[in-house]
Amino acid sequence: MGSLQHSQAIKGAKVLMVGAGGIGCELLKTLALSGFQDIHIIDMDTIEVSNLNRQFLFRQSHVGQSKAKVARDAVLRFRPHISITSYHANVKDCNFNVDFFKQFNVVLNGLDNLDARRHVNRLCLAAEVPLVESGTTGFLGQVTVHVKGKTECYECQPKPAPKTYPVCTITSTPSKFVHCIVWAKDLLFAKLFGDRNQENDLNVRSNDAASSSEHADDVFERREDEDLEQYGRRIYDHVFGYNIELALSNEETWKKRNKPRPIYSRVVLPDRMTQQNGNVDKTDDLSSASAMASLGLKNPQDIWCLVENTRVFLEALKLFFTNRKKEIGNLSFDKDDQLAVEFVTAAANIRAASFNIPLHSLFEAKGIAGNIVHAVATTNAIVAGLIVIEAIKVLKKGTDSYRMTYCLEHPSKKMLLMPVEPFEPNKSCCVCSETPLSLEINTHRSKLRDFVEKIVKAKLGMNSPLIMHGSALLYEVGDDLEEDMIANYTANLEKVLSELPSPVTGGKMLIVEDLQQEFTCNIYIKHREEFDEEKEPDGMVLSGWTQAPPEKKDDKTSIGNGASTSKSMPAEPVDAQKDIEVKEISDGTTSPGKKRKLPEFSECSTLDQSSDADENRNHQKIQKLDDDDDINNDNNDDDDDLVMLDHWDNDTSKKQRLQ
Ligand SMILES: Nc1ncnc2c1ncn2[C@@H]1O[C@H](COP(=O)(O)OP(=O)(O)OP(=O)(O)O)[C@@H](O)[C@H]1O
Ligand SMILES: [Zn+2]
Repeated sequence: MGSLQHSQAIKGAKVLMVGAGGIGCELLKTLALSGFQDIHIIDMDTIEVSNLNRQFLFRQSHVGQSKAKVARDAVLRFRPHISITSYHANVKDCNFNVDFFKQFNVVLNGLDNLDARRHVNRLCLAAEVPLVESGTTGFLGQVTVHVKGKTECYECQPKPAPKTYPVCTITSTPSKFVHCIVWAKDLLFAKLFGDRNQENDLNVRSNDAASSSEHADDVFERREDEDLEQYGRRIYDHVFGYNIELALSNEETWKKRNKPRPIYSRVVLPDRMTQQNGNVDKTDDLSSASAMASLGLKNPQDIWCLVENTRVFLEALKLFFTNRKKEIGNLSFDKDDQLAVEFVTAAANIRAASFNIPLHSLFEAKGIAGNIVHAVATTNAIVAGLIVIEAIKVLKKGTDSYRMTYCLEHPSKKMLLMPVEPFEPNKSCCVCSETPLSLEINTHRSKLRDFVEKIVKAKLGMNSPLIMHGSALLYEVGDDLEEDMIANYTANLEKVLSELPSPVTGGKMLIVEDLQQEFTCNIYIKHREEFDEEKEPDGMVLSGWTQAPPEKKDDKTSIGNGASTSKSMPAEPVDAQKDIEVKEISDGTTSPGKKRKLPEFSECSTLDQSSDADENRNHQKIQKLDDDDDINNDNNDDDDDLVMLDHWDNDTSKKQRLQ
């Protein structure tokens, strides 16, 4: 990197970094030490205690401050003469428009969610600024380069669907602890503390529809003046006792499975013991925020017995209602919310006990519920270094030397870092080419609102959409809209497509546009009468859109990642392994035509897609496509080689063994 050309490219460059987390902090330091002099960083977050042991630039005293600013200040201490501009903001804010992006020579992503990644991808395409994208999860990582017209864009390849579980497994027949976690987090927690209007399968217990109680939902409402202890016990008995009894009555289900046992609170925790359960001292900060603290349970790595789980369950519920009443109705599970994690751990454990599944500690449960794969600082550092290498190549316009690089957990063909030539843009990508999409939809039944939520926002990732039919504007979002327009659009949202002021029926074309992203899609409408409720739960099917097909299982519920900002299209699909074909590179020679499959980790920064983190820890394997795919094996010893991605001026990558 010492050449004059390098240093000129670096010195003259204006660089935008998005994300100042695990990768971002490393990246900022590496950029500064590599000679970059004009760096801008956007991060929307403030520093939390949980960031401290993962991000080396952050200290206890920084808690609550902007990540971008603290990272900037830390680096300026050892590179005081360079310019670092920090923005404590969401990259999706309208200030960060195409003009803003145009001022940069290259954009470097250190993000952790699909939503933001897609957004940055579109702005980079619109502004014609190269993007270097990255992600890590544990020992795995990847760095990819996206240059408009030259390489594929971030969205050219389908993204893997999130890990999902059949609804009936979650609601009726769990067999793994992760099923209990999904139930506790996405169903019970959501039902008690989240938006009551959201559909929730909590009371789907068995196929025996006749047995479900008509007023099942009322059970979850706290009755007027109901004592919190009594309310907690009523919920407990309903979900762990009564519901299990109902499920048991469906004998067919249990012919080939172990039967669960109903659990009632008074059996586990008799009344006389209740008094020992949680004397909430509201003057004590810790015990009002944590059921564990309130109950004197100290070690998060301990596995609580059924009695302790019952106490935590009742205590956490009480604490939500006493101390966080205002949030009830709006809460969604957050892995950094201690009380939420305690409640979910206890509920999952009680359900696990009922189904004879081994119980887990809070620490383990948190990892599973938050899809946490613990970050490996070295991987972040390697990835940050690779980002800088690619950024320099981009600045030098060395198109032929661009590489997508994968960090692997286990050496494959002696390589821990696997460089791969980038693909050309995918001609059928609706983001970087103008390929129209087609949508099968029942135009007489589906409302414009369904189309906006399920397709435009969730699938196409638009933030500020505008929808046109011919010259008629059907919907738009914006701060400067007049009241009558807003009223019009709101009314349109509630109309079915065929009854809109400009009726949308089969054979028509809709134009959907996001002005901020400068992204336009033409969607050809095909009317279809019926949809399979289980296989096509959206009641509409978009095709030509690059998302990997979902797993071929029936009705499912997904385990979402806390970091995801898109509910219907979780950013962090579980098991982020997408097999892609890559040309194999070995010992500096590209072997055309020799293909293998590589896992892709492009979804995550903490690419922590393995929801059942305890059961499924990233066993990505390279898988050969061709049996006779015999690469240049001139290096046959068994030691693991560390691959140095060096000599990027060549149009091949070179591997150099470290002693
Ligand atoms: N839309 C966005 N705009 C700006 N910054 C974002 C956006 N989405 C994510 N980020 C930032 O990207 C960074 C990702 O870093 P990382 O994956 O290390 O997450 P983290 O929050 O530092 O760690 P963890 O999620 O494991 O607690 C975070 O600092 C996050 O605030
Ligand atoms: Zn594309």
